[in-house]
Amino acid sequence: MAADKKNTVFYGTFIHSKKLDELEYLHNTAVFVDSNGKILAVERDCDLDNIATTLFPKLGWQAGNVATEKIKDGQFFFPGFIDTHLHASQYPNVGIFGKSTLLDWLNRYTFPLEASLADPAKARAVYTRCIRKTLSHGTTCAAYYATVDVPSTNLLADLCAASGQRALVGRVCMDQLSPAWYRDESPEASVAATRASIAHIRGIDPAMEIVRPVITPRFAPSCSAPLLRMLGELARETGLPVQTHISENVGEIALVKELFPPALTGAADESYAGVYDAFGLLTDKTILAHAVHLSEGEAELIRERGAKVSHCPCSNSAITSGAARVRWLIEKGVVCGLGTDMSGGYSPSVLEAARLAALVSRHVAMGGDEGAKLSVEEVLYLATRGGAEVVGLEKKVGGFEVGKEWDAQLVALGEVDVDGTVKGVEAGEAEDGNVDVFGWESWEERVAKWLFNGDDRNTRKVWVKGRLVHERK
Ligand SMILES: O=c1[nH]c(=O)c2nc[nH]c2[nH]1
Ligand SMILES: [Zn+2]
Repeated sequence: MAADKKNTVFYGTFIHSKKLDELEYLHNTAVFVDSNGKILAVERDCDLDNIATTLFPKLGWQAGNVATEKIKDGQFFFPGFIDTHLHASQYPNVGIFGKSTLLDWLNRYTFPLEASLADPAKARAVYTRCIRKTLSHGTTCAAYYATVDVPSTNLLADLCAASGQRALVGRVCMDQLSPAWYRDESPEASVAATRASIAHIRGIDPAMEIVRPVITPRFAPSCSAPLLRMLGELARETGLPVQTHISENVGEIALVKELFPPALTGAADESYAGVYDAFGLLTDKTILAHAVHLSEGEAELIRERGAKVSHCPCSNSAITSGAARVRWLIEKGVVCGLGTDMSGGYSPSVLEAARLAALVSRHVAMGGDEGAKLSVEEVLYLATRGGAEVVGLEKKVGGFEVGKEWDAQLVALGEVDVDGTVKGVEAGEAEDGNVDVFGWESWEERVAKWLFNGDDRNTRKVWVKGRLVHERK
């Protein structure tokens, strides 16, 4: 097994996105990762022993201090998934949403749970479990919302750093339209609490190698105009990313129109994107979750500002928000990734988000836009390289190139034997995993079977920056 803090050679099949609609399959390939988790070399179609002999001296590696992770035929390395939008604080509520829609869901299920995490013991249990669970599904990087509470937000960042999950961690800012027991007392108090959380997160990881702060106005209706303005100024002052929700639900959009007329914002029109723009919150470091009901003009504005979209098909289906037009956004030049949006979304799995992105795109197609369908390759791009761009880490993660960091998952599918049992599983024993591969499938077909039937049982190991952060025994 690859030990931490050692140089490591990973050998076998690697699959990653070459471009939006194309996966690249690298077989008999060796990836050389140094003890800081950086990829130093990628050698294709090579023999492990020969390449080790020639490359170790060039890299200055001593054979005795190198770990080797050679995987079996049929297994493959895939880049770690990037969840561009989820609420760690809502993890206990996965699957609990009844027939609600956004605004009643917030009041009934979400605010009470989030407020209760001011209890540090409860927050620790919830956040620890959320991180473990998402890592087990191959999420190597997550853009998290915590709660309004500073100590428990800081705890989430501490736990991400300790467990090695790459994360953006945001204290939720909200000073209106929620119960008095769950909101900031004033815009000033909200910004002061946000600064305190930013200082803490910077303190634990000054170089932002694993965790970084993100400014998090919950969504426009939860924030007064002065708070939005102050958060826009904070974003400019600190250069930090911003995350928020946009245009998820028609009732929410009507509320934004009512709360933020152009006379208040100074915007040219009353669009939702225009509100964020008017307050300096629409920048190339802004992550906008949902973007279901955007107008042409809003999509244009988002592209011009370079803001990114987190597509959350599980949540948009579960709480009946709508079907986002991802193809339309991509064709407009808007960068998109995937979000589980737990617990609007019921699943912690980005693989599930990817398969639902494929299905929702088919619903958009059935609505008349035949070109809307997203392929297997496209949704896996969104889950990796697209996500990396959404969170501003495209130079570090998302694929297997020299200079990038080793954020990866080892995927194993169920290989069916001639007697109909799965290899490694004795007849009569429970089978491990949901994907059966018979041996005649092409690599493209294996990946499609993984996308549509795979789950955490197929995710055998997960690394972040070279560190083994999850192993399924
Ligand atoms: O899916 C969502 N989850 C939330 O917690 C939230 N808050 C505002 N808007 C939201 N949408
Ligand atoms: Zn959300």
